[in-house]
Amino acid sequence: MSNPILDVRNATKRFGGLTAVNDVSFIVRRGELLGIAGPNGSGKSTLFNIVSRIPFGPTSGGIWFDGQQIDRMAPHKIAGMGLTRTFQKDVEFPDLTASETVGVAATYGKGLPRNELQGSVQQALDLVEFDPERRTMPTTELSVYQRKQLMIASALVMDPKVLMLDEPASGLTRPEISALEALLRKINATGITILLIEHVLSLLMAVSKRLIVLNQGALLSEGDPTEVMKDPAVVEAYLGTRAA
Ligand SMILES: Nc1ncnc2c1ncn2[C@@H]1O[C@H](COP(=O)(O)OP(=O)(O)OP(=O)(O)O)[C@@H](O)[C@H]1O
Repeated sequence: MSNPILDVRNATKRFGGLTAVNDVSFIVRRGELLGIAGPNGSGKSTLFNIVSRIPFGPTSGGIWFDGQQIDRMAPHKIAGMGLTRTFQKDVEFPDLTASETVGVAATYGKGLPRNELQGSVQQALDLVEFDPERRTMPTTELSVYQRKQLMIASALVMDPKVLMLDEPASGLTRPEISALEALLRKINATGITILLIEHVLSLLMAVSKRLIVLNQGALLSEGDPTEVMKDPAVVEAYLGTRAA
């Protein structure tokens, strides 16, 4: 089997007395779609933060991406190597159009020269199936789903090997979640590895090939999604608290 694309070893992040990520180790295989679940405050976003180093790295532990140790590397270098992420809040520049928003990511994230910019931007917008007629509209006039498409396109324009998505389904309607599911499958089928944090369990279970569950900063369970969700520790810690 080839080397993992991402290898997280004993990663810990402390904020004063709070350990948000506690000695977490896992690997991500090339091309897979790994789901990440866990109750609110279990450390999922902090895990993305310390892997991308946006805005901070781990307190201790090592992280390897595509064979290189990245836990002390500058965030823009990590992104340039092909590890990109999205945030829970949509990226939105009120004065820019949809295409210009993705252009910002292409310019600053990938350092693309002007003559290559437009082609890459339109390609990323095509991949997320963004309506061509809305590409010149200001971002403020777009729907929640269209802004999510833009957020994903802004990550894709950086030509990632790994795409880390933090709760992309939040605020979406059922039909929009179905559209997002198809989009994630399509992106993954192009060979891009995806890490997906998601509270919408139906989506997470539908697309994840493997699942990890965090609880109170620690890795609670890992493996086949259906098996993991049957794990009594997961039922108690994750489903139990959500049902409460
Ligand atoms: N910058 C920070 N400073 C201090 N504490 C933080 C910081 N970021 C996160 N935390 C704390 O770390 C813990 C884990 O938070 P995190 O946002 O990673 O959880 P999460 O699993 O992503 O939650 P959610 O599902 O609600 O998004 C929480 O207790 C949170 O309050």
